[in-house]
Amino acid sequence: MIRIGCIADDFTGGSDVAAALRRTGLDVALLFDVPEVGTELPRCDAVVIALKTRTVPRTEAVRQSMDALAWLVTKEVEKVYFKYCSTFDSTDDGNIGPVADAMLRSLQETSTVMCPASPEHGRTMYRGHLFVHDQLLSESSMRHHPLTPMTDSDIVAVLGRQTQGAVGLLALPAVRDGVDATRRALEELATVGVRHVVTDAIDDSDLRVIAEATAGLRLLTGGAGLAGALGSLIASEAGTAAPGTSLPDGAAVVLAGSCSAATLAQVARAAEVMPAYRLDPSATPDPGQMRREATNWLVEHLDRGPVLVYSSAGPEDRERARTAMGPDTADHLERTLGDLARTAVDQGARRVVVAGGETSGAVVQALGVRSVMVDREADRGVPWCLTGDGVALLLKSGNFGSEDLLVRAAGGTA
Ligand SMILES: Nc1ncnc2c1ncn2[C@@H]1O[C@H](COP(=O)(O)OP(=O)(O)O)[C@@H](O)[C@H]1O
Ligand SMILES: O=C(O)[C@@H](O)C(=O)COP(=O)(O)O
Repeated sequence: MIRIGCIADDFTGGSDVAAALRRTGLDVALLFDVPEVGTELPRCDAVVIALKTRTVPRTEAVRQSMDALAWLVTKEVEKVYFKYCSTFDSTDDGNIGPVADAMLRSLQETSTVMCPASPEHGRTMYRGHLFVHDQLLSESSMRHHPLTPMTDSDIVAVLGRQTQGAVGLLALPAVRDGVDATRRALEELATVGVRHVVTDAIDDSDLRVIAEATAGLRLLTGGAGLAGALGSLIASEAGTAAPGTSLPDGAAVVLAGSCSAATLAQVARAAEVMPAYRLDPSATPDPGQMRREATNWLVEHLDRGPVLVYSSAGPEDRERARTAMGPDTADHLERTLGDLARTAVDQGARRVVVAGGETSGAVVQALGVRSVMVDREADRGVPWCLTGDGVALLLKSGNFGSEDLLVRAAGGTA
C-alpha cells in the first residue's frame, strides 16, 4: 500500500522531497507527470508526482494538481502531501493557496498545515516569518527572483493574499510544548474556522512534533522538511531498510542550465577537471548551429571520461545572450541541453547529471522518462534517480549542493 502520495510543484522540488522520504528508508517512486489510469508502479511506500505548476497560471496549476490528486486517490494513498518550495515561491495570485484550497475541497477536509520550514536547507519559521539561513526571506536573494520575487517574510500575510480561507499561526511555543499541546492548538484553530495553519519550526524535532500532532489530517503541505518527518514516522512503523544501490557503469555527462550562484561555482569547479563546452548564444546566435556544434563536440568527447556542457552564466552574459539570440534564448538553451542528453544516452552515457529546475524538465522530457526509483543522495536534497533503462539521473536544484557536487556525481563517487 502507498503510504504517502506527494504532489510537487516542480521537478527539482520533486526530487528534493523524494530524497527526504527515501532517506528514511522508504521505497520512493518519482513520476514526471500524472500517469495514465491503470499504470502499474513498482512496489513503493511513497509516490511523488512532480509537476511544473509553480509559475503557470493559477487555473492551470489547480487543474494539473487536481489530476494528480485524483490519480493518487485511485491508489488509495493514506496521506497526501503538497510540496512547494521552502522559500514559499509564489505570487499574490497563487499558486500555493489556490492549489491547497482545491485539494482540501476535493479531499473533503477542513484544514491543513502550511510548513515551508526545511531546517536541512537552512529554511526556518519563527512567529510566522520565514528565514533563509540568517536572513529574513524578504532580505535574501529570493527578493530578486525573476518570476516569484519574495518581498514579504510574513507567510501568514503572504498566504492571506492567495486564499479566501482563514489563515492562522501555530507558533513555536505550542510546538515546543510537545505533541499534545500542538494537537490542542490545532484543534483550537480549527474551532475558530482556520483553514490554513502556518506552522513555526526551527529544527527537525519541531517537524517531528508537527508530523505526530497532525496524524488526523489527510492533507499536509510544505517543504521537504515536514515530508521527511512524516516519512520517518511511517518508516519506523514499517521498519524498512536503508537505501543504496550501485550506480550503472558507462559514460557520464553533466548538463548545466542553472544560473544560480551555487551552480556557477559548481560549474567552475567541474570545468577545471573535465572537458567542458560552453553554450554561448552571443558567440553562436543561430540556435540550430549552436545545437549542431555542441552535439559534434559531445560525440567526440563522450568516451574520454565525464564531460560537461553548460550555459550557466552570470547576469551580464545572460543579457548579452538574449540580445544576440532573442527572447526565446532560455527555451533554445533548455531544448539544446535536452537534445544533448538524448544524444549522450544514445551514445552509451549511463549517468546524466543536470543542474537547474527548468533544465531538468527539458532533459527528462527529451529522454522520455516518465518515472524513476529514488536512490541515495549525492548531497542533501539531490538524489540519484534510476530509470527502468539503466540510466542514473541526478536532477539538482539550482541552489543545492556543495561546490564539488558535479565533479563527484560525474565521477560516480557521489
Ligand atoms: N546563458 C544563458 N542566457 C540566458 N538564459 C540562460 C542561460 N543559461 C541558462 N539560461 C536559462 O536560465 C534558466 C535557468 O533556470 P533553471 O534551469 O530552472 O535553473 P534554477 O533551478 O537555478 O532556477 C533556464 O531557463 C535556462 O535555459
Ligand atoms: O524546497 C526547496 O527549496 C526545493 O525543493 C525547491 O523547490 C527548489 O526549487 P528550484 O530552486 O526552482 O529548483
